[in-house]
Amino acid sequence: MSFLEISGLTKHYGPVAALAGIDLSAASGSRTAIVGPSGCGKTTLLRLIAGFEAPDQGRVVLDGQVLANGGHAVPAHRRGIGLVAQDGALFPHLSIADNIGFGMARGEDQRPERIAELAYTVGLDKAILKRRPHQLSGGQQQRVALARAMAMKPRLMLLDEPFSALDTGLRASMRKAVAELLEAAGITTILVTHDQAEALSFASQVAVMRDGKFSQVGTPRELYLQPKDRMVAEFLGDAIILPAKVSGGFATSSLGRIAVDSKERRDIARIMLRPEQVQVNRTSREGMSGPPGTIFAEVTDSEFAGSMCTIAVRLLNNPDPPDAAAIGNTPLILRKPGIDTPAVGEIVRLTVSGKAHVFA
Ligand SMILES: Nc1ncnc2c1ncn2[C@@H]1O[C@H](COP(=O)(O)OP(=O)(O)OP(=O)(O)O)[C@@H](O)[C@H]1O
Repeated sequence: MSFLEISGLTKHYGPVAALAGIDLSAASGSRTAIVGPSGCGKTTLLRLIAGFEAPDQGRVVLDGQVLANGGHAVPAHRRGIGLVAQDGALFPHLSIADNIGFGMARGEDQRPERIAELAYTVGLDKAILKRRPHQLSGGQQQRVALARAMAMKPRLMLLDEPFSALDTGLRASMRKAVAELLEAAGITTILVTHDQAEALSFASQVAVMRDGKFSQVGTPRELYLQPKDRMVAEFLGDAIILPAKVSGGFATSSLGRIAVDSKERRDIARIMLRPEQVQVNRTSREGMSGPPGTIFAEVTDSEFAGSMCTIAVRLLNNPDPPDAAAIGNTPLILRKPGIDTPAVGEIVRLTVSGKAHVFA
């Protein structure tokens, strides 16, 4: 049995099925990220694990201890679980130092030193320890909430969008620092986030949730490169999805002959590539020659966004797609380094690298 075992968890609010049968296992010390559209049940799941609400049905078992079994539940304060809520939920009447030290014993050895150390770890200046929560920015408050949860040395840490109020640079460095801190302390963690890159980089296990259920659970690479369906694929990033004729480990599609991740499949199927698998080189109408199978396209839209640009292209030579009507004139959306952004009307040569994923 894993450190955390959740099985058959359901929760209704009136007619709304917030959770419709959740199963999840997490190994001791692991990090799991839960992603999904707004309202799919992510916060409800964390609240049930934390013990703020009881499930209608299902079990939550932590380290062999049954925390919830249907309506029978261990109270939240006896679970040894830390929850960092979306809004931080700090105690407004306490100083920042006392907020961080809230769960520490009053007489705990080196209490001030530990508070200062935790504040430092989450990137907070010592000078703010005397302030009250309302004197801090939203991002600073989130970091205090994290430090407070860490101070309690929980068995399980639940993080509900803890980095959402931070700007991009700080968000990435905080994510790394918090991951390292949790790793060093060996604390099993579940992170809820809207940010796909955050989920894929923070966790060793990712669960994509929709309508109160998990659509797919797996490693970040599995979910990104071998998503179960279009919804999972598109939730974790941009995807190029094409009809193709699949046989012997290859697919014939509008992007030519591409290696696929299934040797056994032999049918008409949908294949998926990530945009970064398609290399885009600028050329000209005069330069449109190359070995058979070379794919050329015309840029129909171009958007510069700093380090990368996003372009839409219309394929100019279609090597017999099996289902041309399904492609129609839908442009492909691709990316390339922003420093080399092509203009609308330019001709580009496309080269696919790696394998395409065949959908079931
Ligand atoms: N206390 C409640 N009473 C009634 N309905 C609720 C309650 N809490 C949640 N819901 C409903 O349950 C569903 C799941 O809500 P939940 O907050 O878990 O979603 P979420 O995935 O965390 O959303 P977000 O990403 O927007 O925070 C929603 O339809 C929501 O409106």
